[in-house]
Amino acid sequence: MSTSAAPVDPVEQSKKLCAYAAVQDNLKPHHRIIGIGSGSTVVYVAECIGKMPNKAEFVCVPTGFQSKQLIIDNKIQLGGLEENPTIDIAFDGADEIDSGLNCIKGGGACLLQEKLVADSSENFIIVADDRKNTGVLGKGWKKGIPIEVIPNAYNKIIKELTALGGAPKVRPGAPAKAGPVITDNGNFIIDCDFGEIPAAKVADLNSKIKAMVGVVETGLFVGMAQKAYIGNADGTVTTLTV
Ligand SMILES: O=C[C@H](O)[C@H](O)[C@H](O)COP(=O)(O)O
Repeated sequence: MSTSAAPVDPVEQSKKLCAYAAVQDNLKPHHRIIGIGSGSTVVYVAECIGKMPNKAEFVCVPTGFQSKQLIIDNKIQLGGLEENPTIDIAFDGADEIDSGLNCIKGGGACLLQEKLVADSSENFIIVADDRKNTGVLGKGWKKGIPIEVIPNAYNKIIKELTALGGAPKVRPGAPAKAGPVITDNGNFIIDCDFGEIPAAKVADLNSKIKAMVGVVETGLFVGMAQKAYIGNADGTVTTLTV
């Protein structure tokens, strides 16, 4: 029988390292209500909290279906935003992070609930592997800014995004579904490429997209994160603050 361990994927390892470091450095004894984001990095946030001897003291608020399952699987108490409108601290992943800790989020179509939880949190901490830390939004993430829209408004919003200089596309559900992706909130996602967005212009672009009637939320998280924990390929973790 072979006793050799399975090889460790360095990206997976860096996700785990940054997630554990973020929880261990930032979860304080007085924190009770925790927001749990979505994606593949936050899996390790839930795992870390799930291993804590005092985990019964926490209530975790999810940001979507996957996030809810993570909380259940790690046997942590689940709570809703309705009963917990003030969250002590939230941890979430990101698709890209700039030098001002603005983020693109929504690669997994969870941006609306993620932004609700982030906005309700006194501390919002990003966890990501170093591929996401490019310094400029749109530099590494080429799929465009995810934008959640009311379904029958999609063509109207495509016209408006194009007039704003973007290259919008409705996110397809294929091959798993014919037709578009439907979010946890029953809406469509438009991914709109605006090229590289300088940090000084992110807030203005976000405001212009948000002002379009039929847009529910954008995947631009402007000035929301206080810290980002970046897992590097060499096994170290870099902490970025604003
Ligand atoms: O909608 C999905 C979320 O915004 C995720 O937090 C984001 O896509 C990052 O996910 P991952 O940790 O898998 O890169």
